[in-house]
Amino acid sequence: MAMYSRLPGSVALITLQNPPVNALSAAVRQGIVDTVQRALKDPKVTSVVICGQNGKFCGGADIREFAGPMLGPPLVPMIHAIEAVDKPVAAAIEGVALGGGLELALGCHYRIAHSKALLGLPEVTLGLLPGAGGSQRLPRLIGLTAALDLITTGRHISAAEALKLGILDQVTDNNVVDQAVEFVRRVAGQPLDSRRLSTLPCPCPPDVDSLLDKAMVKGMEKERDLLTTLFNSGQARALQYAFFSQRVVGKWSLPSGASWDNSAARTISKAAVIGLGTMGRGIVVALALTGISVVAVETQEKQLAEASQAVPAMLQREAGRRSLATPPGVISFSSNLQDVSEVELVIEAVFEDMSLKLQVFRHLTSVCRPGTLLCSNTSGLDIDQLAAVTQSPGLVVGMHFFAPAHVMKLLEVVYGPRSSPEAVATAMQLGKRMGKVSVAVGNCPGFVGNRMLKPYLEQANFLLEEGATPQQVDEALEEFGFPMGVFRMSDLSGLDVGWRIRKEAGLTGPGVESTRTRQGRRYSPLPDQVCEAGRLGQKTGRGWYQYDGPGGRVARSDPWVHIFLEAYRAEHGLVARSIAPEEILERCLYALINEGFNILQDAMAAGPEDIDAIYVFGYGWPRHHGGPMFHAGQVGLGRILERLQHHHHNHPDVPHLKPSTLLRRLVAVGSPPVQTWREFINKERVHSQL
Ligand SMILES: CC/C=C\C/C=C/C(=O)SCCNC(=O)CCNC(=O)[C@H](O)C(C)(C)COP(=O)(O)OP(=O)(O)OC[C@H]1O[C@@H](n2cnc3c(N)ncnc32)[C@H](O)[C@@H]1OP(=O)(O)O
Repeated sequence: MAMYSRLPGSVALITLQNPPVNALSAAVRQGIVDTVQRALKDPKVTSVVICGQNGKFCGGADIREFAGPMLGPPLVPMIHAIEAVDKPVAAAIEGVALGGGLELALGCHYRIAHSKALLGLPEVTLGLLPGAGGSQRLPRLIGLTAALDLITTGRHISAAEALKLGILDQVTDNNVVDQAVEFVRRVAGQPLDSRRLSTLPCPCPPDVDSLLDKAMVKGMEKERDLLTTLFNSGQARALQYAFFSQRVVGKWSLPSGASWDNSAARTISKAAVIGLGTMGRGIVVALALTGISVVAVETQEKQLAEASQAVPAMLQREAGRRSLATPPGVISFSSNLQDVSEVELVIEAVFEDMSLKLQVFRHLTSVCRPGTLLCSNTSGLDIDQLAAVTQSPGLVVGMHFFAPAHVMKLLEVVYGPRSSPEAVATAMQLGKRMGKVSVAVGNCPGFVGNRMLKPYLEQANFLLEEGATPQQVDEALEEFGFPMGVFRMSDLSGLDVGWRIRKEAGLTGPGVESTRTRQGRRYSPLPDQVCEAGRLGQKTGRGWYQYDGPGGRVARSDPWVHIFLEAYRAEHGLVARSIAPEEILERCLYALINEGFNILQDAMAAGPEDIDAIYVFGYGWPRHHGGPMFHAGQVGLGRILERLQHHHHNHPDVPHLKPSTLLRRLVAVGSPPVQTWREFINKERVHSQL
């Protein structure tokens, strides 16, 4: 909707009304068309101001409408009509003018913004282009180079930058509507031709050839054609899905019925972090950047001394990089666990060893004051076991950060069977304050992200046994869109991490026979043998690849690995075959996706969006593929099922390839769209089908 009002004197005010961001829905577009007509017809009106309700000008086209047929007046002629009005029209920009919102403002003759407003053309992040004239008007206003930067990055810019670039006519700290009204009164009667951006020539740098000039003349047509292609592309659908899944996970719910809207969170102002290794240091910085005072505890003197040098430097660097709204919290370092007695929340980040973590939790529950939230940064150990040794198991949750913790966007908030809604709500809210995408997940080995990673890594190793090289596997995955293939990623993380976990699980180590079947299923001893050779990845300068030296970053193919693989295959009587990239993708990705279905079936994630957000924000899943579960829908659930059945038939000793019951059920009911799975799963659970 859009509201029309006549201000005292001769100014018409049009207010966009579509909370929360005044997106340009069909109703809003209709409202704009009607109110602009009304202003045109009213002889007493000499000028017009367009603003948005509730401190937000406009968040752009209504993304929800992209999924269906476009109804109501189209955006492009609506903006053209505003530009053609012969009374001055000004956009009064508060909050945001993004995408179609900025394009609407560019159709106005003048643009006045509040100093805190953000502007941008983020269509590219949704797989689109500024298809409401933005690709044509912006270059004509600020030149090709600056416009291309904004259009291709989709970045949001401040009002100050927009003023400097020439997008805005005025920036104010005062009431922006009042300023705009005053502005249009002043300019009423002045010629408007030079303010109609679509009619202006494009200022091009001298090196742009005449072909481009000609192309610009046909720009609006080109924009329309390209937008139509993009609208129908899978990438645009995936990016739009990713936008919404990021928001869906904030509206968490637990199987108990507790949820974001019925559970109160505590506001934390003082926290402690136990253990100052890489993860602990990052967590301290992430908390301090949020304005929280942190007690940073490390019992090993050498590690404490190093951390007390490194952490302030990290904090300073990161604070400098971001323009912080609040000053960073104070950090105090200590070697004494007793010093956490006054904090409201503790995050344990010691070595990934259950007996050590149990010891820390026993200690914490005796020194912390009653009511303190006790969190663990474990990447997959049992939260309930930790809760069991405390006096208040309800106040124990997992807060699983990803390295580097002050940079990576993902936080898994792990609730055990006894975690209280208040504890979950507090951890989720704290994550949000730290700028994380926080996802509530159930307590199972590896939680969601690492649980799905296991079959993915397993398949990658099996592919090496069968004839692939680490490069071939990595290239297939990187071609799909991962920033790093599985072996380059493992080298970066350190191969000893998984090795230790496998030793603890009794899968390898002294006394375990070196066979290719362990605990009743196929097992590849390859990664254990690489570790036994002292190759732990980048940190030792050797792993699945070779590097310039310990800590080297550039991966090069290593003849040692190829000789090692050949010897291994010969020892086990394996005949290397040529493996196509398609098989690599199917085996690695479909095994991972299958585990995603098992996780949904076990209610360890509330919906497919939660899994997809975890993979996009924590595991480098290419955003333009939406996430593993969205991708499954795009490939076709029937196809995924058929390929899993095929691979499971060929590898019956690999349980991870056995199609999940949920996948079968979804295929049986006709492969409904991913957005409906959550409801389907809940219904199936009620009727005990899962
Ligand atoms: C035919 C013409 C075709 C092409 C030309 C035009 C294309 C476009 O305009 S595409 C859209 C471009 N705009 C954007 O990409 C902006 C997207 N929104 C945001 O970046 C942020 O929401 C915000 C900066 C505007 C506000 O952030 P914040 O205050 O943190 O709130 P939320 O992100 O949680 O959003 C609140 C609420 O609003 C929904 N929402 C936001 N923007 C849109 C939108 N453009 N269309 C529909 N809905 C939108 C968002 O999903 C949240 O909804 P829920 O509360 O239900 O989760």
